[in-house]
Amino acid sequence: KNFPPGPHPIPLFGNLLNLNIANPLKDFEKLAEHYGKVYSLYWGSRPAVFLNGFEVIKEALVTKAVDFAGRPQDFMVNHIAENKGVVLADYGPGWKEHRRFALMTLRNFGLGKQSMEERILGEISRVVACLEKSIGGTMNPQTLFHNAASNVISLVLFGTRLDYNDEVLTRYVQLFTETSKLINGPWNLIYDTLPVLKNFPLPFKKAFANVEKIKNMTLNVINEHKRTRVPGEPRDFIDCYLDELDKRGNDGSSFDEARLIMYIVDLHFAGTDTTSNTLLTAFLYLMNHPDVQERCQREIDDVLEGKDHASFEDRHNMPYTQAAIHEVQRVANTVPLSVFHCTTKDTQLMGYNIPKGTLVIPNLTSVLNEEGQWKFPREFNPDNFLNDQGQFEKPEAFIPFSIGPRVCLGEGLARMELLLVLVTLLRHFQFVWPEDAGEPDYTPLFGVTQTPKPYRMHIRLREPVK
Ligand code: HEM
Repeated sequence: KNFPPGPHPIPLFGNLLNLNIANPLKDFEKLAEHYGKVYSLYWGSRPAVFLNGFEVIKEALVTKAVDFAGRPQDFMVNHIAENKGVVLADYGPGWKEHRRFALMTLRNFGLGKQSMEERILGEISRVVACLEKSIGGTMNPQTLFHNAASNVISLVLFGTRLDYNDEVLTRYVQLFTETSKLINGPWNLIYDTLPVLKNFPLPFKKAFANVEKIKNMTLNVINEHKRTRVPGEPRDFIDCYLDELDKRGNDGSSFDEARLIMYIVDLHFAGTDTTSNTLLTAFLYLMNHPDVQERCQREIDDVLEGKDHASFEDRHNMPYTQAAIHEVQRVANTVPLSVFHCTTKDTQLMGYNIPKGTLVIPNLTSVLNEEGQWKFPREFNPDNFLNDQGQFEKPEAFIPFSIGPRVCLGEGLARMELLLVLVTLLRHFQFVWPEDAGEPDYTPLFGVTQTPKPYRMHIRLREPVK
């Protein structure tokens, strides 16, 4: 009763046949124009409530935070994650304890012997060395950015990075990319819509097999840590968790070794795919907006004059570059529908009743290009983040990491990575859209995380690395 309105579903398929499954974002926008900012849509046999626009999403995820902080539990991705990680774990003590632990440990490693910034800069120097080999030519940066992002989060989780030609790194990145495609593709929807098919040997089985492989690789690393660790002297995230297990013993908490594997897989995956796809979007836009690229480069040259490398603090003196990076994140819209939420109790939103256990989809896309929130909602323009005095200013509607208690827990790390990578690469190289590449296609490949269509970039040297 008084459930948000929406199109009429048909049995079994719900409203899925009304949508362009390859990229339903435009359909979602039209439905909001027709039914209003809170509407319902049947995702197979499940009613889902879509939240559109900043005001609605804030009301749900911030004002009524706990009511909307759950995660649905019977989708393909949940069967893969077995409720053991953190990203898809339902609201409750297990999620809370693991979220808190991850935030605290990420923060402490930022302050440890080698700071997070040093780790990221170390990785960037390898990226620079790799790009130098392509000076004068063109290259597709996809694998390089995935490798680099995987290494940054690996340094935190495992205490080590891998060479770009290392088989294990290649395997991780290949399994992540392939699994992400499977999760984003139609087989995922078929699995969720027709659960009777789940035991058939259909392509979605590959996603399960891949995650098993990633889990086994992660288990090897954990076992190696158990052999070589010195209790009380953690080298990385895994050691911190093992110390925590020693401390807690059998205290009935949610910490256990079986959970550690999926927890690490979750953080590794979440930290790799998102950051690298945002970087890919950045270069696609910067190559095709050379005025923006050059203005960033002039600012970066001024601020870094005489310095060996950039630091995260430098962002305060780089309003235009900061604005350009935020604008990249706004148009990249890397996680367009956030991660799906679920109500934890019967609740109300904008006058509608939403029962406990309802699937809730915060449409972040609807905020990142919402009329009235941005000076130029439909174009790539760093002025969206600059005030009249040319100072950097972040509108409230900038929510690519979502908001509320489930807000991305890697936001700090991601922001530091994006800034340091972009500033360093723009300082040393000029990126040019190849003459024979035709018109750029900005429409991303839709998915839980969106990625630009593959492209090549032409690289010229600006300033040799000292
Ligand atoms: C540009 C990069 C990134 C973007 C755009 C992004 C975006 C997001 C979004 C939209 C969510 C869903 C929040 C919600 O459910 O309301 C999320 C969750 C999450 N992200 Fe990120 N993320 C990025 C990078 C990272 C990194 C580097 C890590 C690694 C530590 C990470 C770890 C997580 C985790 C663990 C969650 C689940 C939080 C929870 O359920 O409590 N993310 N992220």
